[in-house]
Amino acid sequence: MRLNKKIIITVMIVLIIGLFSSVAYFTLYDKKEVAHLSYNEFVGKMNKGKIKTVYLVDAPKIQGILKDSTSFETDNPRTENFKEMLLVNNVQVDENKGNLMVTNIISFVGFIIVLGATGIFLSRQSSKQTSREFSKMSNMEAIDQGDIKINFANVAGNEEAKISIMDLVDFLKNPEKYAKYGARIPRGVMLYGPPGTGKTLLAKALAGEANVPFFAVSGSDFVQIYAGLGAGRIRSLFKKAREKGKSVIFIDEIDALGKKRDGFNGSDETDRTLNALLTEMSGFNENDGIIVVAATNRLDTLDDALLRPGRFDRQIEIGLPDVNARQQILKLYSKTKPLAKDIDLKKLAHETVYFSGAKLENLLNESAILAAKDNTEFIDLKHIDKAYYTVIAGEEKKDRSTISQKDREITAYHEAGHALVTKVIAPLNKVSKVTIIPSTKGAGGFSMNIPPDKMYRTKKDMIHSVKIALAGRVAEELIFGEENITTGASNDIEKATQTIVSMIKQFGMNKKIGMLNYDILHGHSQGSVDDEIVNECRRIMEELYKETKTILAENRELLGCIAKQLLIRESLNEEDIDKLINKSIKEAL
Ligand SMILES: Nc1ncnc2c1ncn2[C@@H]1O[C@H](COP(=O)(O)OP(=O)(O)OP(=O)(O)O)[C@@H](O)[C@H]1O
Ligand SMILES: [Zn+2]
Repeated sequence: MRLNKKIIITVMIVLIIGLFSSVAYFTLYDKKEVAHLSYNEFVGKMNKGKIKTVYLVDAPKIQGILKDSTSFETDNPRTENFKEMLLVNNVQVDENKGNLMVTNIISFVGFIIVLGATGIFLSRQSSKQTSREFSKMSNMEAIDQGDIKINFANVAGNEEAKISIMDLVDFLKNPEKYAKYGARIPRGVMLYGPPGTGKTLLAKALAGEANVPFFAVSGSDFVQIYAGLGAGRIRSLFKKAREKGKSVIFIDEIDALGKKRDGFNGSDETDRTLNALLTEMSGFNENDGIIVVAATNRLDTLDDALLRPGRFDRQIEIGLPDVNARQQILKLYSKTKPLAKDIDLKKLAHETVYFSGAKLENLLNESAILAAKDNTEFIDLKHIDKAYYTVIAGEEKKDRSTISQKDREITAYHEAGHALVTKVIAPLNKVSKVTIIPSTKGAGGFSMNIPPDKMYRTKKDMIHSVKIALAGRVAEELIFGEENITTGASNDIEKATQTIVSMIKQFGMNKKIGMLNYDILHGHSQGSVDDEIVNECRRIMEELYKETKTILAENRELLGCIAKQLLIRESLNEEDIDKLINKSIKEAL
């Protein structure tokens, strides 16, 4: 289509140039000094032998040249013996020039017709192609997994995500099994995380493992689409999938379709497309075995409607790979590449902090290209070094790859602080993951801390959660000094404040303030805060901070141990942390 557009534009240009030059030609020709002679004057001059040439044409006027080289024009007598008369009077008769003009005109007109026709033909062709493209868009072909054959073996790292997706494979393989128990199969799964972390790959692997067709569209394809086409496309996509029975529908960049609606962004058209998607999703039969997988880099910008139960209610974070995962990804992609013996993938994994899977793949690919250019037998360190800079070149300075070692250390101690305090004061909480790899939420790192499921939270639980929240900052202060505490604790402080305030204002857990709900007392709208409450909050916060500090100071060595492991491995799971703690307990005995 692009090519045809080019042709059409070229044709247009040629046409316009042709038109202008012809107009110019004829105008100039006309503009030449031409004397108008009456037929009698003409005959008079002819008799005097003053006429050199006459251009004989079949037109009302004829032109010619006098012996003194001036042009003239006169009426065409159209008599049968006119030519003979001229010849008899020694006048050159030129039937070509006139014809030439006529031919010129004819051929010019012909030229235009041909060009026009070609133009119309081409544009028809291209509009045919456009409509073909449109129908292709709405008739989305299923990509046969037989050809793609991507399964979990093609995805390295991402272990947690793989486990969640494993469940879905079973849903797809045996929907009947779940139907028997009246279980509702998840319809939508939202994969979210930074670019290039393998979201598309995982969706394909889901289809590949379950051996069902895979249909893919991208939300950005729907942007600037003709009215109504987007919604139609969604409908026919689902129709196609339903015809195939079990299948996976993948919608990449769903944020392009499902941005939060705030009345400013988002056109009617994307709204219509989004609504069509939501309708289709609630429309298909519970156990049809169709799973819609969507991917986005920004979960927080999505329209809430998308995340409601029965829609994309399963959300799986696909984060940047930690050092272990990076090594696995490097291993996966170096399988087909002749790496020099001295290349240590483990070391390389350590040097590629904050690289996504796509970037790692790119790194090895660039290295391979460099080696091929060099005609060396192996891809060696020199190639990898050079490729490294190609891959990170042109990236913003604030790219995470350039996060300084100091920042990593602070993050490591901060996160280790959260994890350790959890282990010491709330051993029933599950610390499923601690990492210094930034999450999509933008924090430096994070530790996942899940309190056990309980109907109520006790006062003690709440105090513990405040201490756990404060532990990050406490660790920073303890290790790096009061001067070097960071902004990294802002979310923690928010959480701790919220908990303390609600203990006082809502739950009647403070003796001094008493069992009053202050929001009701003051009225919500004023939001006024009593000095007494502020003072009490501050006192409690300071007290809990001190207590947390004591806990970490007593376990300083262990804190260092966890932080150092974090710096080496970047993420630790509960088992790893337990091992470290047990080891240090044994050593202490
Ligand atoms: N965990 C991984 N294992 C193996 N390859 C990976 C992994 N992550 C990324 N890749 C490589 O990166 C490429 C891009 O990944 P993919 O398209 O799945 O990323 P994405 O998360 O969907 O990115 P985007 O958000 O930009 O769409 C893959 O084709 C694959 O080569
Ligand atoms: Zn924190």
